[in-house]
Amino acid sequence: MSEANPFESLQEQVDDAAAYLDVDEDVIGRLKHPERVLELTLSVELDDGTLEQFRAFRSQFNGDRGPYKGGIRYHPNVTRDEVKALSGWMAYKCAVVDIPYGGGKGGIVVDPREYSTNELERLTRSYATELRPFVGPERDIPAPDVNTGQREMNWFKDTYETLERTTAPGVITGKAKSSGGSAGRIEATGRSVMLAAREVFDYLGTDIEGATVAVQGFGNAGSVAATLIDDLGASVVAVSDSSGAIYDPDGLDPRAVKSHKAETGSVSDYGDAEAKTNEELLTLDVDLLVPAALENAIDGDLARDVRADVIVEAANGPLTPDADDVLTERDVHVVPDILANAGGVTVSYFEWVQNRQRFPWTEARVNDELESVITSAFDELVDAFESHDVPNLRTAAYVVAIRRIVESYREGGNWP
Ligand SMILES: NC(=O)C1=CN([C@@H]2O[C@H](COP(=O)(O)OP(=O)(O)OC[C@H]3O[C@@H](n4cnc5c(N)ncnc54)[C@H](OP(=O)(O)O)[C@@H]3O)[C@@H](O)[C@H]2O)C=CC1
Ligand SMILES: O=C(O)CCC(=O)C(=O)O
Repeated sequence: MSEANPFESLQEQVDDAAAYLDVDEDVIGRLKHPERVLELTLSVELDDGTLEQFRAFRSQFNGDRGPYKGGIRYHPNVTRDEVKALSGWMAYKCAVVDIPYGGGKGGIVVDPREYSTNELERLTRSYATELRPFVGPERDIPAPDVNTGQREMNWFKDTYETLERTTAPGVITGKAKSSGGSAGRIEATGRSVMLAAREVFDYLGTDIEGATVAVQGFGNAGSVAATLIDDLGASVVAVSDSSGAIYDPDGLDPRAVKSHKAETGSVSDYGDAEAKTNEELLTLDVDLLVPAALENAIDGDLARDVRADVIVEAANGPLTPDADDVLTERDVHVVPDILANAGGVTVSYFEWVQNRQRFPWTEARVNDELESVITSAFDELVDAFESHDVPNLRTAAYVVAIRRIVESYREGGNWP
């Protein structure tokens, strides 16, 4: 795994696209830095009565198109720069799928496996309490990311509503349905990865049915993507988690692997599958590779050994800019994170709309609307790719997104 700084990677991606746009350098400069970053020290009582301090962040990158929007990550490697990068990717992601949000992201430096449920609840409530003045359904709307899910979202909402003495389900998305969550939100990120894979194979004139697939990371994004891509008739030959990878050239059953992970805690030792390292998974000779874990999974060196023809990014920032250069040169098609995994935030938007209307949608409606957002965004991406003579789909995505953000900024009268 590369040590590339994700925030510098984001800035490079913006610069790459800016070269194809007629936008002032000053304005581009504004789109390379967060508007504000809140840094917190949370003091939380542990079960043994002692107090522990946790570093936490919330970065609000850009609010030109609407409230800041983006997940909350619990991970020991969370850094200020990582959160800044993730918040920027959110701003560009919301713009590329054209939903009325800016970008934000939060994180707490914690390994949740080392804490009890009660300790994690106190930590989440402490974070929500500190963030209360800066969030809200019209201001900044958090959501799940790595190691957070419905449980943490429900705690966050409850804390906010208690302190505000109101009901405000739209303060956070990714909640359980009984707390105002949306049908289809858990599957939404993996579903958009599947849709992006289907669209890019179609664009390239290749059949996804029968294609071989490797998926790195088997959490929310990766496990759902693997299952839905398998449902298209592709063969998922390898998956992995932090314990390592498993490989079966005849194809794995993603649903059965999920049950095995739920029972044992990891994908390892599943049936007769062969054990491999994560690096070996990333260089398997497959038709489609789906990185669905963390940033910097593939750097320039590893990119030279990648044998997949197509990469669809479920994770945020899994390829370094060096990797992008190598893969572009080698004609490997990459559908970028800011489009491929945008299903999560898109269905979060649907959840927020349902919360405002106090009117829940059916799962069929959620999935239909999501499909229409992702396929339209993919078509616009291809259009930008072909008409701007840009080197790859990532740069095309930033061209579309930057154009939209700059337009809102200009229409607000902020810039001639
Ligand atoms: N959840 C969402 O709605 C969205 C998530 N994303 C992005 O998708 C990615 C994954 O998030 P999500 O699925 O939610 O997170 P989860 O916490 O549900 O899952 C993360 C997965 O990655 C695995 N993992 C961690 N480190 C490694 C590693 N070094 N090698 C291989 N696997 C590893 C974890 O393993 P283990 O199970 O062993 O811990 C786990 O299976 C992130 O980049 C996130 O930002 C993007 C859009 C929306
Ligand atoms: O659902 C959301 O609002 C954001 C999900 C997220 O954090 C992401 O897309 O990276």
